[in-house]
Amino acid sequence: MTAHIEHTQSATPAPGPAPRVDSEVGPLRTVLLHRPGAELKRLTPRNNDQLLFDGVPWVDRAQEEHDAFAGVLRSRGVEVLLLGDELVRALHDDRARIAGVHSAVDERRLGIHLADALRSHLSGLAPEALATILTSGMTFEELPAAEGASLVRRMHQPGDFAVDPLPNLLFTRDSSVWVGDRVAITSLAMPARGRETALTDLIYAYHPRFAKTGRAYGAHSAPLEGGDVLLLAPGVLAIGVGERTTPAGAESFARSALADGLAHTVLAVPIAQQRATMHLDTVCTMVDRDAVVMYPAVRDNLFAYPVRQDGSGGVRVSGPSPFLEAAAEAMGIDRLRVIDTGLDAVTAEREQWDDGNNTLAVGPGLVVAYERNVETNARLEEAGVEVLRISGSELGSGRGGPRCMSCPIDRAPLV
Ligand SMILES: NC(=[NH2+])NCCC[C@H](N)C(=O)O
Repeated sequence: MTAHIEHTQSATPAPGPAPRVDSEVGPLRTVLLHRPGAELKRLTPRNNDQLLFDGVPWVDRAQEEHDAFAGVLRSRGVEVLLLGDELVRALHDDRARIAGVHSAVDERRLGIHLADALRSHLSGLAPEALATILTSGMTFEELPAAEGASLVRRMHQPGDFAVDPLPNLLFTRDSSVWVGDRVAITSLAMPARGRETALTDLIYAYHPRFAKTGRAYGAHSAPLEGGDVLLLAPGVLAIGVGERTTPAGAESFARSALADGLAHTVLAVPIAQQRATMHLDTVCTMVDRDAVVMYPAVRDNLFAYPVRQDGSGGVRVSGPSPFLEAAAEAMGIDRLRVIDTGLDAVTAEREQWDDGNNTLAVGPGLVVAYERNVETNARLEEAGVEVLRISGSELGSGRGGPRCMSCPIDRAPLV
């Protein structure tokens, strides 16, 4: 588990309005994406399951698809930040380089001797070269020529990883999440993704653009992933609890968001603990102020435990109640519309698997979606939602759609 970088908030307010995210659908102004790179080239049929990909993507095509995704967002006036570039920028700070090197070198794997040699090698690298290793890892074969003999090195296969690659960095949704004007560094559940948050942590700590950004959630270690966090309305959060976010993660996040005044209600929503529904956003995303697109198979059996402050410093848990009712009540609306995809069970299951329910709202009633989910997209359009289609034949092999691949940093308020 990575220790969070201690972050001291400056008393001086940032010039201009600070970025903030209060909803899922407020007009998107700034978003963090990650253009996939050499880390995807590390995937093989032997390691793809462990690295959470369902196949071996064609990397050049994945990059083209991602460039098109970023292009669609830019064409709608969204500022796109790329994690790789922002990482390099942050690594210009010596403290960021120390934190990055510390996170990448695993003494349990390398032993003290080789770990020391690798640390001193990485510490001497320029920000660009270090960023490449932090994201795409390093094999034993690629290690610099070490002083003296290393049994560890001799006994490993040349292609074994001395530093693991992070192919799931593509899914920026999961490794940090903004609530109001604060950012929470999450705690990722799967071993293949654990180190991603060391990178988001150092970006938000040392990138000059984020020097004034406060933190939410603090140094909690209970698993919480951004794909499980939905900002249903200002002050109303839903948190999926399933394969990734645990009950402890949901409770810690709820307590800290309520105590910090970032929310008045947090809905903890149990979801099936399986790969197809690894996050709440694989079955439900918001497409308008009062509307969601939802996998029909869960529509009537999702429920929620509403968590609120009890008025004396603690929290009160109520429910369980049907999710759609609990959400509407917390949001202060009569009902939360569900775009009825009206699909037969097999088509619905296929399109859910291909992230049909995982849309990214660019504004109310305007979403980015994978083009392959023909039926779901048609139903969204029939319901009056504008759909910006992108192709995801290669991107989708990591099992994530437009919402998973984006971390909103700034959205205009809903009026
Ligand atoms: N927010 C999301 N649904 N993210 C999808 C993440 C996919 C990634 N391969 C994983 O298994 O972790």
